[in-house]
Amino acid sequence: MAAEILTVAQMYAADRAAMAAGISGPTLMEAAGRAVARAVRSLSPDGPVPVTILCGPGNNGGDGFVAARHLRAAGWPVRVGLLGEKSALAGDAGWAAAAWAGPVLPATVRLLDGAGIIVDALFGAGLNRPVGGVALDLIMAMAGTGKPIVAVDVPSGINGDDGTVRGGAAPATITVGFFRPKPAHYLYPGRGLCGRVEIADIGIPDAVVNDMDVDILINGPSVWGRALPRRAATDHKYHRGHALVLGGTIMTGAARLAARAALRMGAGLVTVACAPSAHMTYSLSMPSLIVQPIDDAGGFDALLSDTRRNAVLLGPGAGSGPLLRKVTLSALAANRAGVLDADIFTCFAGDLASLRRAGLNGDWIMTPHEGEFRRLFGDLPGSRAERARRAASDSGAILVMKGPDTLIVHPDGRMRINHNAPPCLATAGSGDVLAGMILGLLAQGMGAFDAAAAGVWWHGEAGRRCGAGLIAEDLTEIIPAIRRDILF
Ligand SMILES: NC(=O)C1=CN([C@@H]2O[C@H](COP(=O)(O)OP(=O)(O)OC[C@H]3O[C@@H](n4cnc5c(N)ncnc54)[C@H](O)[C@@H]3O)[C@@H](O)[C@H]2O)[C@@H](O)CC1
Ligand SMILES: Nc1ncnc2c1ncn2[C@@H]1O[C@H](COP(=O)(O)OP(=O)(O)O)[C@@H](O)[C@H]1O
Ligand SMILES: [K+]
Repeated sequence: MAAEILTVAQMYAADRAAMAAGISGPTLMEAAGRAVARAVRSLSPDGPVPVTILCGPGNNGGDGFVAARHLRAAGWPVRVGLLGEKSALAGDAGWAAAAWAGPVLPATVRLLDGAGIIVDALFGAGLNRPVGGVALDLIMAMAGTGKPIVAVDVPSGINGDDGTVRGGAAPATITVGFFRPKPAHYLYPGRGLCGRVEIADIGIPDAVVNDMDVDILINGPSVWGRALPRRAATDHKYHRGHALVLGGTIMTGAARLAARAALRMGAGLVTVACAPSAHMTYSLSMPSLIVQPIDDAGGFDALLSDTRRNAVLLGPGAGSGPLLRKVTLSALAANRAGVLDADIFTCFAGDLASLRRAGLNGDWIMTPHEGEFRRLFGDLPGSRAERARRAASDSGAILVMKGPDTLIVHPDGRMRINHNAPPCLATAGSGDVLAGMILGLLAQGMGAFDAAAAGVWWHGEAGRRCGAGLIAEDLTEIIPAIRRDILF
C-alpha cells in the first residue's frame, strides 16, 4: 500500500489532475459510488437488507446516489434521502442524481426507520463549517440506530485534514476513502469514528502524486527501512555506536529500561552515568551495561569528551533538578545526536528558548506525551497535528508527539503518522523503552527523523506481538525478532 496521505486540498488537486488527463468527473464518481455499494454488500453477505442512503448537497452526496443505483440494480431495497433540493444539485452530483431512477425523499430522521444498513453521504471533503440543524439531527439519529454505517470518504462532521469532530459525527463500521487516505483516517478522534478504512482505487493515476509535495506519510518500514543500520561481517562494536544515558538516583527503572532497549536495537555499547550511590543498582541490573559514577555535571562532560559516545538520552527517571539542566545544556552544545524525554519537560517547562540557545537542532528528538508537550510548549492553538508541527518548527528538533496516533514531525513540516500501536502500550515504562529504542538507532548513525519513525513503529509492533498484559520489560525482549522480520 502506498504510504502517502493526502490533505483535502491535495485530494482536490489529484481530482483535477485526473480530469486534466482525460478522466471525467462522472467516471471518478461512478467508481467511488460503486466502491461504496461494494462495502455495503460486504456487510450483509447473506443477501439484501433495506439500506437508507443520506445524501448531502455536494459530491459526497453524488457518491451516495451512485451507490444507490448499484445497490438497487443488485436487488437491494434502497431509500434515498437528500439534504436540500434535487434541483440545486450541480455538476457531477447533479449527473449522479439524474442517473438515479428511484424516488428522492427529503432527508429526515424517519427515513432511518427499518434500515438494516445506513450510508452516510452527507459531507466529505467539502465540510466547511461545524454541522448543525437538520444535518446534526440526522447524524445523531444515525449514531443512535446502532445499525452498521458505511461512511463515504469520512464520517460526516469529521474534518478530513485533522480528524477533529466539527459539531458531531456518527461512528462508521466502514469508511470508504478514495485514491489515498486523508489525515482524518489516521488521526484521533476521526480514526476512532471511521471503523475499518477501505481506500478504493477510483481510476486516478498514481502518477498524479509525483507532482505533489506530499509531506504526510503513514509510518512503516516502507518509509525508513532502507535507512536502517545494516550489519557488516567486519563490524566492530565501535562501528555500532556508543550511547550514553543519564541515570537517575531514585527512579532507576526508567534508565535501565532505556539502556536495555538501546542495546537490543543494536547499539555497540551503552553507558549509564549515575550518582555513585546508584552505581550498584545499575551494575547489577545488566552485566552488558557500562556504568560510570559521576559526582556532578562535570563528570558527565568528561564522559562526553570521548567523541565515540555519539548519542545521548536525557530525561527518563533523571529528576528535574539542576543536574539534568546542566547536563542537557552541555550535551546540546557538544554536537551529539540525542533523545530528550520525560523529566526534561518539567526541567525546561516553558523554557524552549534555553534549549534552542544551547544548540537544540534536527539531530535531537523530543518525545513528549500530550501533558509533557504542554509543559514545554504551552497551550498552542489548533489541532494536535498543527500544534506538533508548530512545536517542531519552533524547536528545530524532531518532535515525537506520543499517543495512540503518535506523530513524528520534522521541523520542515514533514509528518509521519503512526498507526500500529495497541492500547496495551499504555503501561509504566513503555515510553522509556521507546526513548531507548530510538537512542539505539541514533547511536548506529541513523538520521534522527528516520530513527524516530522507526523506533515508534518498532515499539508499536513490539506492543502488538506482546499483546494484553505486557509490561515494559517484555518490549525490549521482542526487539530482535522484529528486526529479523524487517530485514528478512
Ligand atoms: N477525488 C475526489 O476528490 C473525489 C471526490 N468525490 C467525493 O466528493 C466529495 C467532495 O465533494 P464536495 O467538494 O462537493 O464536498 P461535500 O459533498 O463534502 O460537501 C459540500 C457541500 O456541503 C455543504 N456544507 C459543507 N459543510 C456543511 C455544513 N457543516 N452544514 C451544511 N452544509 C455544509 C457545502 O456548502 C457544499 O454544498 C468527497 O468527499 C467525495 O465523497 C468522489 O465523487 C470521487 C472523486
Ligand atoms: N492508548 C494507546 N494506544 C497505543 N499506544 C499508546 C496508548 N497510550 C500510550 N501509548 C504509547 O505508550 C507509550 C507511553 O509512553 P509514556 O506516556 O511516556 O509512558 P511512561 O512514561 O510510563 O514510559 C508511548 O509510546 C505512547 O505512544
Ligand atoms: K460522509
